[in-house]
Amino acid sequence: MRYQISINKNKIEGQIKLPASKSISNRVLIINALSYSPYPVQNLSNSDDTKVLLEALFSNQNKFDIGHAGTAMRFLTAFISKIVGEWEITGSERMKQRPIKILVDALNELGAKIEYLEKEGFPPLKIFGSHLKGKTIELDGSVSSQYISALLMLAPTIENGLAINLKGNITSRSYIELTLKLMGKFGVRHEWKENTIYVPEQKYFPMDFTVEADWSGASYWYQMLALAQKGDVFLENLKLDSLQGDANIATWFEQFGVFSEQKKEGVLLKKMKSVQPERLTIDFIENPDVAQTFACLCVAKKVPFHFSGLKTLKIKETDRIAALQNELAKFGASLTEPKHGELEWDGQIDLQLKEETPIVKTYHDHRMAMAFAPMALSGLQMEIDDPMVVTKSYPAFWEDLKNVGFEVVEIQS
Ligand SMILES: O=C(O)C1=C[C@@H](OP(=O)(O)O)[C@@H](O)[C@H](O)C1
Ligand SMILES: C=C(OP(=O)(O)O)C(=O)O
Repeated sequence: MRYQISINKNKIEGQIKLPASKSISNRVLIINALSYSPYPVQNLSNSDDTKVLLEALFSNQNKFDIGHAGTAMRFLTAFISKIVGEWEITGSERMKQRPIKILVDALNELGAKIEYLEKEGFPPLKIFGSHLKGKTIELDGSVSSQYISALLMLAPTIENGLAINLKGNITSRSYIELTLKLMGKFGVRHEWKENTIYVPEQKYFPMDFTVEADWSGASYWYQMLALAQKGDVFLENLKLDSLQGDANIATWFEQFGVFSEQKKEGVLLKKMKSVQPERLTIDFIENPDVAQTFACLCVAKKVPFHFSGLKTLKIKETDRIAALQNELAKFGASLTEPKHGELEWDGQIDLQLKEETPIVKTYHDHRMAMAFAPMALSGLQMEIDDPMVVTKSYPAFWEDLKNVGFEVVEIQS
């Protein structure tokens, strides 16, 4: 199935109930489980990634399939490694290609017994729940911060706590900070000195918690206003002063004339002026999930760019570097990868490459669908293949688009 996307106006207005952050939801679910909390999480995300974790935590099975959810895979592996019993965790075909060795090695060093059921270093895993004993471990911080977050959340509940000495160029640090801030809200102290994070053994204090709206999901609304000639959109429950690293984008979008104002119930985005940078240079090391948003925005606006900090994009839902190159080529843009983890575009549209109505492949990646669809505001025609991928993080995405005037027409392929 495909969706044909179009919009015949260049003003967008509306009030959007964004999904809750799946990153926060999945952390609070784990923290609640570790602290036997009696409080249900308020405004929990309704994304697939949160649903699979919730189901696993409340299931009476010992085998879990967490689908495409990276956080669920990594957080659950750490969580159940110290719960007595025999467990199996698997995921989608893509999940079986997403590395987990760094986390498994670290847990095994602490006393866990985790084995690979298929390929060494990758899910599915067999886990024999064991008593874990803390010490100082060394961990490569350049592959995925999710391994570090998974260990940190477990750390206060391990005998002697845990010290993680991070090696390499730390990626997605903002997500490590998110984990530590949330742990702090539940009463857990830590020390982060140079490259070592130390969490002593201590108790979480259960409490009532409400999840904020998702900033990565908000990025598509910023993108839409950047592409529209005028308009304003109110994003409910969003906070400029947020726990999430992606809140950075509020400032980045000012170069595209989109300004943000904190109101009591959310953030009001306004297209204030028709401006755009001559060339855009961004390092996405802290914000990997919004790289696709900016790549599509720049191509639609014909803004040349140089993006760095993208190394980890190759091991996400799909190889996002290759996916962007393949699909943006259909709009006439040839993106190059000057160095590992970089993307560059000279701002030229090659009419030989450009297709009349490109069919955008989504490669099981929600962000491919959500980053490309707003390009319709620049008058670009397209069809989005397998559009329901959006349920990974933002189930109501298409409904929300229709509510601000997009035409979303189903086509059977
Ligand atoms: O901890 C988290 O909630 C996340 C961390 C990031 O992953 P990496 O640390 O693998 O870059 C991010 O891309 C992902 O969507 C969510
Ligand atoms: C990379 C993502 O998710 P995860 O790694 O948790 O599957 C994402 O949502 O963009």
